[in-house]
Amino acid sequence: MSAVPVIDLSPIRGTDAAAITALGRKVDAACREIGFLIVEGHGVSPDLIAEVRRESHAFFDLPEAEKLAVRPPPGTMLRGYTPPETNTLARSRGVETPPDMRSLFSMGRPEADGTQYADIPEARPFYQPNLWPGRPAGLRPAFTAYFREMERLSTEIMRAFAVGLGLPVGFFDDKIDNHFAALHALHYGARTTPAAPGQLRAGAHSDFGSLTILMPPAEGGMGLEVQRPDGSFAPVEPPPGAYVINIGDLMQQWTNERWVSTVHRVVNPEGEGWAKPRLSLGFFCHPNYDAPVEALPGTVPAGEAPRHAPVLAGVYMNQKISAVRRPVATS
Ligand SMILES: O=C(O)CCC(=O)C(=O)O
Ligand SMILES: [Fe+2]
Repeated sequence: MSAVPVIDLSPIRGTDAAAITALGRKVDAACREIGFLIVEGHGVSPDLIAEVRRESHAFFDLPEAEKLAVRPPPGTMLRGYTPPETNTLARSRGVETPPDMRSLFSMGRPEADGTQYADIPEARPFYQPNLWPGRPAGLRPAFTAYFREMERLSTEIMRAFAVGLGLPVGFFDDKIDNHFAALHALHYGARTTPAAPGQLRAGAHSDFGSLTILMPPAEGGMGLEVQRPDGSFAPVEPPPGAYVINIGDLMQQWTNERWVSTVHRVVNPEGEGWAKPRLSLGFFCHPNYDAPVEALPGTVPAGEAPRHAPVLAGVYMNQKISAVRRPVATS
């Protein structure tokens, strides 16, 4: 049994006002209690998901030197190849562990060409052009089509969020129309050598942005765990074909902590589980770089101060992403 509620998103694409209000209520309850939901009725084609998985595997199976050719140059973030064991998610919470046992292939908005936010130097690394390897040839079209679907789905989920928060349905639309979302194919490689003590496939962390849309590995949840309020971890076990959605820190701040950005991790397999790679697809929604994130109307009780100072979405993200990538301290 999964600790995460299952929600049918399809009403948000219809005109039944009562069904949309009911959806908003369910979303609000899930985001308050656990910050995670399992979403069905998302409308993404299973064939497209299978194609993106196939192309991702073909990329990760390339020789390392070929993958390294699309390592992002300095001044470019959230693009191309991130080699195994170079990021440490636990550090985003100030916890030092060995690096996560995964590698990434990442893309951002197809429109990004380095001209967006030209007047904000710190924003530019997030709006650089994508980096595409010479092969597999099908990677770019499959990822681009999937990215468009994720933009559609994330806009719909943000609308359900607005309804759940008692705001006008389009409240977030103009805060995400110049977003710097990243699509990451997350590859947890097969392994014959043991993990280091304390080393996980993905260390415990909360996500940083507004919302994450995760297509778990084809085999099922396989190791994704969410932290319960008592500190223990529960496995997330979505039915095949469903997305796992969770909110990130920026949404927690936007809602003045009415909603929780829950800590989660990917634990290591046992025994023969190491023989196979694990591949998940994560679409990480980051609002517009300059979207002001401050307590939303109606979230601060009368007589109380907001729990967080206002922050620009991109400034917060920049800090968190840099912490995860910080080189290991040498003494
Ligand atoms: O691969 C997964 O199942 C989850 C990974 C994750 O939580 C993350 O990359 O933020
Ligand atoms: Fe995460």
